[in-house]
Amino acid sequence: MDFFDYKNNQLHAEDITVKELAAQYGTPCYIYSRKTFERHYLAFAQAATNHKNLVCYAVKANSNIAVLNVLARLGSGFDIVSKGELARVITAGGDASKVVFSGVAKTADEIAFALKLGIKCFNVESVSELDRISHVANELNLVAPISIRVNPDIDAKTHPYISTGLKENKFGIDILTATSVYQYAASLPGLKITGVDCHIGSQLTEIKPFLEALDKVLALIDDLKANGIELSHLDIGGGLGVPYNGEAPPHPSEYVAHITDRLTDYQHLELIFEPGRAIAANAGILVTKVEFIKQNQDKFFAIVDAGMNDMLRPALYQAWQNIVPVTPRNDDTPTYNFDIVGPVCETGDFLGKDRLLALQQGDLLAQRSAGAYGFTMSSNYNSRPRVAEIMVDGEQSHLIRARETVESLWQGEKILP
Ligand SMILES: Cc1ncc(COP(=O)(O)O)c(C=O)c1O
Ligand SMILES: N[C@@H](CCCC[NH3+])C(=O)O
Repeated sequence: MDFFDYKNNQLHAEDITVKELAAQYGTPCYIYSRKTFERHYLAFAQAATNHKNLVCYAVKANSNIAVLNVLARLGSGFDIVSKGELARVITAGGDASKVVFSGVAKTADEIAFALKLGIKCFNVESVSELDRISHVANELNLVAPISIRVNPDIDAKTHPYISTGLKENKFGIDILTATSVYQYAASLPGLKITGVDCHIGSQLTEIKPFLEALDKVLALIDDLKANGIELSHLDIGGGLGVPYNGEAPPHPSEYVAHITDRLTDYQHLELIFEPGRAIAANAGILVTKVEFIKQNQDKFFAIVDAGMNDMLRPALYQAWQNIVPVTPRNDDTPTYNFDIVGPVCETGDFLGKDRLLALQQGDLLAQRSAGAYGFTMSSNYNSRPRVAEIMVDGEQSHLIRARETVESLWQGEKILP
């Protein structure tokens, strides 16, 4: 069941037409479906029936407080990468004891904040970070639960900018040196070794790289055990892809089954997942209005009111996301091959290229699969206020983040005396 679908020639978000939502809230706007978030979260949470596990939703994918709250109410844990994300989780009613803290550059202030809140684990990405966490924990007279994020040097076969498990990527600690790093961690005061972590990249559409990485991590776990270091959890990261353009990634239940199948000899290890995109992407759309139609010789442009500052993925990763009319035309409007471009002064400012559509000025378009890494990567470039976010819940809609005002853009700036 898709909660963004056509009924009577109108694109719906759950039980409301997107046209009505656009009229009420204006464009551009992000529209999310609560039911879709819940269904996607449960697809992970209910998958591993025979293995103790925890789903830690990756907050970076979509960090709106209402989204985090919907997931927290279902019992979700959270994967965070900054003090800001952790503060959001707490504000949204999330449970600190189900939070794992990833990221290569945690500051002393961020570590102290997380330690005082009692998070589940720090996923440590360097030896210097171990020293820093140990130091902060000692100063606070607290014990920091840690796992080492290992870099297994596995090709995730994804866009190079979102591959994280190769030795040339900045993430994690070389798995070949991991045992000695664990031994070093065991020698430091204020640390409690609890797990191991591995996240090799995002938008993976095949199971194979996940399993190759898992095999290397399991070999490390065996080696650690032989050296007297026992772990209590295994964090396999996130990264499961979504079908943006005909890709066929495994369903979360299939993905989880492949992993748990390998863990029959490791029943004592709690399994942690950190999915972001697979939960959020198809729970959201970006709605935009055609401001102008323009033709340069044989090239057609639909200039829309959403730009790369609102949705960066096409510009940054040459990402393809489907763009559909909110109310498909059934009149005699001709169909052309349009580039759907935004208002920003950059040639890379496009939502999609070469889209066969019948369009007129004023028409509404929806970019699909926009619930992950859409609003969270938006910016104020060109002094454009960030757009509204709306959550649909059955027949009801809620403004969960108001559109920014132009005046809010220079808050904190000061003219010299
Ligand atoms: C450490 C970590 N965990 C989880 C995720 C979530 O990834 P995805 O949205 O692909 O599931 C990311 C992003 O790639 C990440 O860096
Ligand atoms: N921002 C990326 C995903 C990055 C994942 C974070 N490690 C995207 O939009 O596809």
